Amino acid sequence: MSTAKRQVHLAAHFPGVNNTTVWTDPRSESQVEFSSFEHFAKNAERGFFDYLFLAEGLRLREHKGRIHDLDVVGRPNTLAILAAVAAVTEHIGLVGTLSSTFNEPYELARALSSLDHLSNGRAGWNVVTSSDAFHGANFRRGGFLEHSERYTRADEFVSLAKEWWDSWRADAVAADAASGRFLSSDDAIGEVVHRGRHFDVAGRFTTPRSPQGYPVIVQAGDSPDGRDFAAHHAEVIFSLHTEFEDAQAFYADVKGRLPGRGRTEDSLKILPAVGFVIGDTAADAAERAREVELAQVSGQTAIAFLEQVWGRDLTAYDPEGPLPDVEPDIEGQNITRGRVRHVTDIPGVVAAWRQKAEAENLSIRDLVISLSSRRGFVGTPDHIASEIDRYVQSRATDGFVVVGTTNPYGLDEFVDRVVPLLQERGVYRTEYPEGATLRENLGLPALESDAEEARHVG
Ligand SMILES: Cc1cc2nc3c(=O)[nH]c(=O)nc-3n(C[C@H](O)[C@H](O)[C@H](O)COP(=O)(O)O)c2cc1C
Repeated sequence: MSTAKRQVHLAAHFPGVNNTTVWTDPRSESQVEFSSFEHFAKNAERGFFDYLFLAEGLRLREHKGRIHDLDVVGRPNTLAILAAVAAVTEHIGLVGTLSSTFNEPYELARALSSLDHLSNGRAGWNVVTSSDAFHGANFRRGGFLEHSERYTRADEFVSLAKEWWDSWRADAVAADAASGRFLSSDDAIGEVVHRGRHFDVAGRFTTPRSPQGYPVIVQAGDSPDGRDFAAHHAEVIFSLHTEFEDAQAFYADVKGRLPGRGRTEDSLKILPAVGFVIGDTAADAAERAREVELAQVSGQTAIAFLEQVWGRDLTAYDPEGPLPDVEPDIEGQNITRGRVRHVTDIPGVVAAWRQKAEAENLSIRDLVISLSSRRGFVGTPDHIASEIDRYVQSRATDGFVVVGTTNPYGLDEFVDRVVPLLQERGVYRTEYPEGATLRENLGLPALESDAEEARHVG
């Protein structure tokens, strides 16, 4: 068995969708202006990250009928941002979250292939199936797909996109002035004819084969259907499993699904989202973490959080006081729209929270902090580096999608202080391999279609 240390993979999550950004911090800047994306990407590239990651909110969140504006609201289009970032960076991968429920395969496949061209092979697609009719209404596709149907569509969507991406031979363009023929042969570009449950298309792809063949396929979804989809298509999973034993169990579950698909363990990387708070000492870090938590969870945010589960207005309650004594309104569950919450057993959850608050003597705000905090690794740079290393060596993860709390400078300190320690441990790159694609930087195997193409050409 190899004794070589497993290498850590890192991605940089631009804050602002589904995580609590401390936009009130005086160092925080715009989530819209290009300068923010540019700084964020260049810093991550300075830290040799595999990729920059953008989540996507498909509709503005609403709470009690109003736009929820206790967190940042709004962002430019994902693919436009990534294309712009491609022009000011050289090595870092560019991964966007794009829904397979509300997009169309041909357009999205073309857009992603184009990003792969413009970035010299750095594109990635986080395939999400998205949630509900509320999001769908923005696309006039309100609620037309049940959960399992969304995955059927996702599977057909990605399979079809791959057919298009593979339809151009790598040597399709000859540009032969002597013969006056632009294409190398009559069958240089295959026709795709697809009649499926969700899509019925026939035609030819208008974008030549891109440097990676197709973008790295990332997946975020946790259900058994989601995990099966990942085992079939994904090369990276963006997960939320960060507690050590839970992360190990998730890792074993998903990697265990790969042999059934004829895939090896290394063909899928698992990178959970993780926050961090760095301090000069453990006590200093704990103090800073507390400041961050209080900034992330204001009294208003804490009440809004409980209202999502209670399904009713709780503004009469003091966030610094005990949990509401009123019972939840099971019918009122649409109080928040535009955010995925996986609470099915409301009375059970409320009872558990009451018990926890009483046992630990927690106020509403403290309880919400302890439930919602994604502070992740807290400690000295050495502690954080050793924790990251431990997770990766113990097969709890292949690395992390690192989330800062402020924007766009939130990852600077991580790059300055944690990355060098990972390098010293011999578990992290000290430079990007020259001309490497995102798939190569992630240590993923080459595409089968590329291998076939090489056999064909060779
Ligand atoms: C870690 C994680 C991140 C996600 N990020 C997004 C996102 O940025 N945009 C989005 O529309 N859906 C996002 N989703 C929702 C998924 O698309 C999916 O709809 C949802 O998780 C339901 O699938 P599941 O039951 O398999 O988990 C995310 C899900 C997970 C688990």
